[in-house]
Order: sequence, then C-alpha cells, then structure tokens
Amino acid sequence: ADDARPAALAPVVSSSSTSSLASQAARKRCPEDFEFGRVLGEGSYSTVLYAREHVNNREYAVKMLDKRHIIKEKKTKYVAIEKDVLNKLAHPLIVKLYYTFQDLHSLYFVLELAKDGDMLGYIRKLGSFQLDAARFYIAEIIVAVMYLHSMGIVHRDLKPENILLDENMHIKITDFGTAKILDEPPSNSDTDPFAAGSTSASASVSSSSPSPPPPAPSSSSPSQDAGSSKRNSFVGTAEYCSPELLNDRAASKSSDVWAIGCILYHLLAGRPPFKGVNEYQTFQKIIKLDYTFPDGFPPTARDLVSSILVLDTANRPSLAEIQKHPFFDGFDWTDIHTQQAPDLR
Ligand SMILES: Nc1ncnc2c1ncn2[C@@H]1O[C@H](COP(=O)(O)OP(=O)(O)OP(=O)(O)O)[C@@H](O)[C@H]1O
Ligand SMILES: O=C(O)[C@@H]1CCC(=O)N(CCc2ccc(Cl)cc2)[C@H]1c1ccccc1Cl
Repeated sequence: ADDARPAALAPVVSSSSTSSLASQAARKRCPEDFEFGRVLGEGSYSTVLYAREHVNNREYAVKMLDKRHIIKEKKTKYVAIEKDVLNKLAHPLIVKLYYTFQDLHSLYFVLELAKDGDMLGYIRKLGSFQLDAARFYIAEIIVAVMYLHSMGIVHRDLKPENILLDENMHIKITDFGTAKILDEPPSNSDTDPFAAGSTSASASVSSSSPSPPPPAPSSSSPSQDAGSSKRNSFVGTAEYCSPELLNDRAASKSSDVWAIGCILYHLLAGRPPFKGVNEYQTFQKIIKLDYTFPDGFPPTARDLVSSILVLDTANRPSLAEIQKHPFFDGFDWTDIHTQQAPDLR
C-alpha cells in the first residue's frame, strides 16, 4: 500500500540516495573521514581524541592504539576482546562502538563521546556525593551491569575512572579490554543458583586462609614475561578488585558486585574502602576484609555495603537482590537513563 503519510512527510530521499545512506552507514571508515580535535585522555596503550565526522558533523571519541606498543606489551588479545565485547553491547548506559579501522601504525575505535568526564573527577571535585546522588549513580551502574551480565559479560574492572558521564550527566560505562565473556550462553543466572557462571558456582572460594596474593601487577618478573597465562592475566585495579580475583582469578558476576559495593562506599566516604600505602598493602586489606566505616556513614548504605563486601562470593547478594535493599526504598528504577540526573556541578 502507498505510504499513508501525507506527502509533506513522505521520505524525502529517493531510492538511489536511500541505498547510498545505507551504504554510507556500512562503509568502512578511515582516519580521513574525521577531523580530530583535542586529547580527551590517555590510557596505558591508547590516546583518546575528540573527533568530528566530516559528512555529518557527528562527534565521537576516537581511541587510537599504537600497534607496535600493543605487540611489545603483549596486549593484542585485550584489543580483540574489547572489540568483540563492545560489538555485542547496545545499551544507553554503556559506551557504544560505532566503527573500527586501522592503518599502518594504529588501530582506531570510534566510540560514543561522553562529554562530561568520569566519575572519579566528580568525587575528587566534590569530596563525596550527597546520598540521593550516590543512590542515583549506583542505581545506573546496577542497571548497566545487570544488562552486561544478561549478555554473559563480566566487566572485571569497574571503578569510578571507567564510569564516564555524558552531557546529561548520565553514565556511560567504558573500558572493556579486561572484560570476560562467560562461557555459557547469557542467562538470568541470578535465579538459577546452579547455572554456571553465577555467584554460587564460584562458591569454591572459601574464606579459609587465602593463598598469598600475586605480586603487584606492575612488577613483571622474568617468568611473567614468558606470558604465563595466570600471572599476566591480572586484571582490574587494586582498590576495587575482589578477593576471589586476587586469589584464583575466577571471574564471575559477583566480582562486579564487589566492585559496586566499593564504589558505593567511595561515593559516600570520599575514599575507597581498601586503600593501602601500596598495591600489596591494598591486596592485604582486601583479602583480610580490613575496612571500617567513617562516622556519619548513612546506616542503610552501611548495611548494603556490609552485605556486599563479604569474602565468600556465595554470600554476596545478586544485583536483583541489591535492587530490593532498603537503601533503594522508593527509588524509581524505570527507564532510569531518561530521568533527570542529579546536578553534581
Ligand atoms: N568515550 C569516551 N568519551 C570521552 N572520554 C573518553 C572516552 N573513552 C575514554 N575517554 C578518556 O580517555 C582516557 C583513556 O581512556 P582509555 O579507555 O583509552 O584508557 P584507560 O582504560 O582509561 O586506561 P588503561 O588502558 O590504562 O586502563 C579515559 O581516562 C577517559 O578520560
Ligand atoms: O578483529 C577485527 O575486527 C580486525 C580483524 C582484522 C585486523 O587486522 N584487526 C587488527 C588486528 C590487530 C590487533 C592488534 C594489533 Cl597490535 C595489530 C593488529 C582487527 C581489528 C581492526 C581494527 C580495530 C581493532 C581490531 Cl581487533
């Protein structure tokens, strides 16, 4: 049937230009398609630049990785993981990957631009968050991570630096190079306690006296340079790393739950719960659960954090259970990314 829309609203593009629009979307991009602007930030293996696409003036964050450096540091597999994981994801609270391409020296990831920096920046600027703002941002992180887990992905490096903020002050989770794709198909394993990959499946991590933690990730002894899978695969950053990841590195959804508990503590206390004078001391505090709450830490938040920061993953609440905790009483979880975000500025 003819298009029911009145002529004025009929699609203005002819069939030939429609196909060129379609091919425009699919066409492999190259650096010349973009005008590059300021440096948005630097990673261990990357430089992220502001970029605008010539044909449509769209703005992006383009992550450039130097091939020689990646190869020298044996990080090729992380690059492939980041690309594979980002290509699976489509969620308003997770950074989108639009295109990838390469040239002789670099790899390029054309990412959704998060204009307002990262959450660590705001914690440093404000000292700590008001209770309602902390609740809103933890809720956004929970919604985003529940989506990740439903897609069979464990982030493994959740921390305020990896929680970016867009121009409406909603979060955009980033940094999937150290993510883990769980083997079994994505499932709502929260309900089925014995589904592989769920918290109880990694209940083997007992709270018995743990093995000594690995040397700090920065130290690479010669044996490590041999690329031994276990030691070199240390992921995550000390402060938010779960005890099980420090011990046997069994990545599971409950490792992300632990990190969320650390982030909630950090937002309200203005510092992470486990912070030693160096990485090794931080590890010691984590595996001994050595942390205390500052005076004035809100009681329901304290109860929630205490229920999350437990050594045995089987005793850690699932994200669905956390949503029902009194800390979120009265919180409206529907379409959180469309709600007015708290004004942190
Ligand atoms: N989509 C984005 N929008 C805006 N800024 C971004 C975006 N992605 C990254 N950045 C900025 O670029 C910096 C480097 O990000 P990138 O993910 O490349 O490295 P990193 O993961 O932070 O560092 P490392 O590789 O050491 O973990 C970030 O700290 C952030 O400030
Ligand atoms: O996985 C892919 O989609 C392609 C496949 C073809 C290809 O050559 N690459 C780049 C592979 C690669 C990874 C790391 C280095 Cl240091 C060099 C090349 C991959 C690639 C291209 C652009 C950006 C990222 C990646 Cl992994």
